[in-house]
Amino acid sequence: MPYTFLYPWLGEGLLTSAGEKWQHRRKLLTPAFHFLILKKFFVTFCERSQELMKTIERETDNDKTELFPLLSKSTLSIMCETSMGTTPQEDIETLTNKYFKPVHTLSSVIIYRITRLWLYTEFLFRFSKVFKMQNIALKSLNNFTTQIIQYRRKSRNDMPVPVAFGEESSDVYGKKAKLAMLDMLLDEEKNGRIDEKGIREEVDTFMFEGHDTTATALCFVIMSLANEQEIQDKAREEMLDIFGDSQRTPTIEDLSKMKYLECCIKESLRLYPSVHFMARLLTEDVKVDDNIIPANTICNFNVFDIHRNPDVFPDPEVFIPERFLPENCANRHPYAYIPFSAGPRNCIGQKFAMMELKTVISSLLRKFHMKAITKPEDLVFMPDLVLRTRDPVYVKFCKRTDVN
Ligand code: HEM
Repeated sequence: MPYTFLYPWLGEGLLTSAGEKWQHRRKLLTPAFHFLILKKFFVTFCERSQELMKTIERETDNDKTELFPLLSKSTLSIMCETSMGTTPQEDIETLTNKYFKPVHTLSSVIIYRITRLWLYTEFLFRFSKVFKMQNIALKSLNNFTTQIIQYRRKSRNDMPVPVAFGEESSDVYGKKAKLAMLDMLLDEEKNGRIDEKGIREEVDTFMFEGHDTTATALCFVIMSLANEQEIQDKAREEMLDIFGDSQRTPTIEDLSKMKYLECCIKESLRLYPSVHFMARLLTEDVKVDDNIIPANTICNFNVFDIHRNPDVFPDPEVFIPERFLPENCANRHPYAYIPFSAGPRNCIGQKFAMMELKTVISSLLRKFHMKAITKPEDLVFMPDLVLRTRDPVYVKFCKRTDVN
């Protein structure tokens, strides 16, 4: 399975584990994504969004802005603050600066290995030049993870862990809801349900899965809106309906009113699924039409192509958010659109991600007009763990007051 190449980095965390181990971890971690916890995280989404808006405001003087570095910095700080409980911002800044380079190296090494059959054997891999690169990157990431965990252990000792929601929290997972996922894991360590190695696996898994996928999604939603002026105007109208010209901070209720924006995000994830391929090992024979695929076969799914099936999505290359209006997807096959996968191994963070995406994009629409620089036809996709382009993706941001 291609996932085994992730072991040196993510160990057997939620993404890479199987069987009983996966079941145990999923059960342990699911409460960390309860609505009441997400509600608490929403404050952070808003604060970090406002910070991003300030950075983008400075970008309005430039002819174009490269999206990904800006967005991934923001989504990584959101992960540190929400799931890992790291504060203040200076500490997050120091930590995150050490993260991007080794993660980039590790992703490249894994893709290099997946695409070279002779490197599938551990023996030959150990003699390859990329093995050394992998070890150097792993060492840096190990330090990063150690610091994240040590930071939280220390701050828990220095002051009691804040309880998220007072009275109402008690039914979240049978005891009081804690602020961060890492807190929950540290509590479970005391109960003997996870050890230090397990905690490290989940910190590595969530840091990676939680920031890179969301930054990629944000990047393509922004690029798509910049290229589709009428759609951008319609999404902006929706913001005016909700907020008028007030500058107030959004509420969770506001997010649930952003129906058209949700369609835009879904359509962007259709055309540009952050997780563009997945693999599954069949545990039993599977019948597809008249053919039997035997148990123990590895099946690779190309999500990018599944989402461009013209029988399901007519004019598949065209950005049409209305495809996701309830009346237009009522009869669609549940597995025809799988940006967050489906079934028991679906994305545990999908509600978290949707909230984060809506918070950031709605703030952008309220403050800025986005003009196209990179066009969909310019995109050349590269093999990587998440959807990547050969060249940077740019847009031009203009202050709303600059727009007639
Ligand atoms: C737009 C953003 C996101 C997209 C498109 C996305 C997509 C996916 C997909 C397709 C899978 C299945 C992968 C596979 O089986 O190979 C997955 C799994 C997972 N995702 Fe996400 N994800 C996103 C955001 C997040 C966030 C924000 C978090 C954490 C806060 C997260 C945590 C995870 C974890 C831990 C798994 C493994 C779940 C399991 O196997 O039980 N993801 N995600």
